[in-house]
Amino acid sequence: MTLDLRGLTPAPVTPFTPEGEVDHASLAALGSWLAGTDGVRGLVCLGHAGEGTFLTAEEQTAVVRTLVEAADGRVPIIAGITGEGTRVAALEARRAVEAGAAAGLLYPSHGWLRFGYQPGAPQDRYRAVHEESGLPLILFQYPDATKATYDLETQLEISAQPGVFATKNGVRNMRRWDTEIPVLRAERPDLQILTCHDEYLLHTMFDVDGALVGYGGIAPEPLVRLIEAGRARDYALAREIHDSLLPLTKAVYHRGSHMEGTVALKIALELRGVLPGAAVRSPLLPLADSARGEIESALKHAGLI
Ligand SMILES: N[C@@H](CC=O)C(=O)O
Repeated sequence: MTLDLRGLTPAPVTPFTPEGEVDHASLAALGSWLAGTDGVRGLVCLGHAGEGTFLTAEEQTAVVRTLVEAADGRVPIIAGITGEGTRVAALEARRAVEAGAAAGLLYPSHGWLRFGYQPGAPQDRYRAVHEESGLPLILFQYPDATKATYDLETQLEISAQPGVFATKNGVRNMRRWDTEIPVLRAERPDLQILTCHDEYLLHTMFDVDGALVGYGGIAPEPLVRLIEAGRARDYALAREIHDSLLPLTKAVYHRGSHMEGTVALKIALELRGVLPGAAVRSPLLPLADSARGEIESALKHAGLI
């Protein structure tokens, strides 16, 4: 299968039963719905929205298998690879390959968030994980406000390495975005550039090939249209779609932290009738009682319920 993520790649949540186990039946229903939505190019599991780091290795593998089966060849399943050490991440990638993943979204080593990294370490992490698993990889650009963000040179070097075919950019610094995206485009013309700025998608929509976002797991239909409008440089249409989604964007992503967004995604899916419940796993906590009403009226405003 050719890995072409030009369009929408949702990162679906991982549903849990009320007892806290992975709810594979609901995951399969969610995966099948998303895979069958026009314009969806792939599904990314085990990322932030998928609570991937909250799952055991066995649960992670089972999630990949369930989604591969549910997608039934319609779209590739891409696994978030989050292991802290490079060897641990490479083993995780190998397990994902065995479970049927077609690509990996390789996260920075999370210690880097606090301590930063040695020059060359990100390049080495991408090289080793690809060499040891054979998995095609997506570069994950973290926010500028973290110490795990990659400077332009590092992004250029990683994206020149074998196996790296796309970048998911969440830099959240428009000066860097406007400076670095044109250089990546010019220097790496085959690199697929995907935004992950869930909370202000419009602002990045005109420079990208697509979006790889948790948001896509609850509102794939308008997001596909928003990406198409951006690629057509139709600002008026993009603005209209953005405005219809803005209350939902606020209800899901303009909360105290991005972590609360995952809880909100599950509530939205329950309200849309896609999931039977919105259980999350610790360290996530339920949202305030008012959240459900806010999400419901935002979904109505967007015409999604
Ligand atoms: N959209 C978020 C969370 C997704 O992985 C990000 O920017 O990292």
